[in-house]
Amino acid sequence: MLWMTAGESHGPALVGVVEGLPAGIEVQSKDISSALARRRLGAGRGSRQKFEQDELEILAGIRHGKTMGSPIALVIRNSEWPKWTAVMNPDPVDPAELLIDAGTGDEREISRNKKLTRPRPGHADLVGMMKYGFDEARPVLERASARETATRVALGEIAARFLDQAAGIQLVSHVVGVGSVEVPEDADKPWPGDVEKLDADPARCFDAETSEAIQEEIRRAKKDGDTLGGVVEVLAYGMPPGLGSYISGKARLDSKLAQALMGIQAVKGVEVGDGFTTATRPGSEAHDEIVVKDGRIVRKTNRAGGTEGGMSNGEVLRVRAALKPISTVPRALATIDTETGEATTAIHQRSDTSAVVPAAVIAEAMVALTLAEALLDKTGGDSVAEVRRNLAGYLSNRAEHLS
Ligand SMILES: Cc1cc2nc3c(=O)[nH]c(=O)nc-3n(C[C@H](O)[C@H](O)[C@H](O)COP(=O)(O)O)c2cc1C
Ligand SMILES: C=C(O[C@@H]1CC(C(=O)O)=C[C@@H](OP(=O)(O)O)[C@H]1O)C(=O)O
Repeated sequence: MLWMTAGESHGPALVGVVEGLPAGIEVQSKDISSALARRRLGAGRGSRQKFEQDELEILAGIRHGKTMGSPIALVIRNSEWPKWTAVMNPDPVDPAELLIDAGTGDEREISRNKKLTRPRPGHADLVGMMKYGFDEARPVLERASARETATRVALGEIAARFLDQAAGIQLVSHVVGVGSVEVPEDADKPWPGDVEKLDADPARCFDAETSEAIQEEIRRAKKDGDTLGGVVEVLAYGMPPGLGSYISGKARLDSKLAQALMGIQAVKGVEVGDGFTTATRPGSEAHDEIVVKDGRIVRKTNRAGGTEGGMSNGEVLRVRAALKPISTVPRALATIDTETGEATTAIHQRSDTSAVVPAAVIAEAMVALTLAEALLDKTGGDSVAEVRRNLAGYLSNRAEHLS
């Protein structure tokens, strides 16, 4: 399976292509649009989300609500585009056009067209300028922006439907911490049946008290001209054992998940199962003992988070991603003007206060894409029915004492 995105934050559109998903996945435009809507939700989002729409069009690979096995292509048009036609025009524009002040008095309107020579700390701006030889940050930030994650969520929704329809794997994403507020360690974990409740919660948090505290923490940060990071968790229920492999570092399911999650803008840490806490425990309290219960092999605990030896072990998969706080801090951070070399402060126009809530949905999409690929690596199959048959064949052919 191969997938790819293209598109700039303020360009005409984002584009996504995925090749290698089987025929027969039931998915419609409205399903992908609601996944996109979930990514826009949440406490901490800035003004852009209020007026921008994700305008989806499926261009290839799906017919009458079912995938055809051919590459799937989709486009998400940026409804902001009309304001950016000069700045982001693929063809050369008259420099005078870029300096037009429409007379609105709107700071953003005026500076949108100016060269961005005050790179923002924590963003790709400065190093991107050095690396690609640009004299301003615009061509860097346009692609470094997390606007691109809309496409990943769109492709991830198709992958998630495939996992459910072919293997009964269901994903849940939620927020477990923002800033200094954390969900208590012994709090209940959400199940697939709880997704509607999570979607309705502004903090995407399953613990009502923590949700309130998170929303308050975000309100306070916004008032203080500050920004916040946090931690999201993705759970996958219904995992078959044996996705991924111990045969090489690259083949390991946990390494693929780590790359997928770390590839989300602003993610600075990934944890599988109890991860860093496991490192502090003695071995006698770190692993998951194997027992037979009601004729089935199960674990007494799930500290490993559903993987052993780089393979899914049939328990619930549990991974976390930690995000740094939003880099465009309203209380402007120190930087230099790359045109003059003089000290100044970083540009700030509008920004999210925290991206943790949408990041949960994005992390879910990345896990979906990773698991879809791992499932197909295990089963092969050109149609959902064939994947289902192959999976059932693998599961039923295990020696009796191993099922
Ligand atoms: C959903 C989402 C929304 C984001 N929104 C903003 C934003 O409004 N302002 C900002 O400065 N950074 C935002 N970020 C973070 C930047 O994209 C990120 O800090 C930047 O690309 C550099 O991150 P890196 O060092 O991890 O590559 C957002 C990230 C995500 C995942
Ligand atoms: C547009 C989205 O997120 C954007 C991600 C982002 C960044 O720097 O990552 C910066 C902001 O955009 P702008 O600089 O235009 O205000 C966010 O709004 C989105 O998620 O759809």
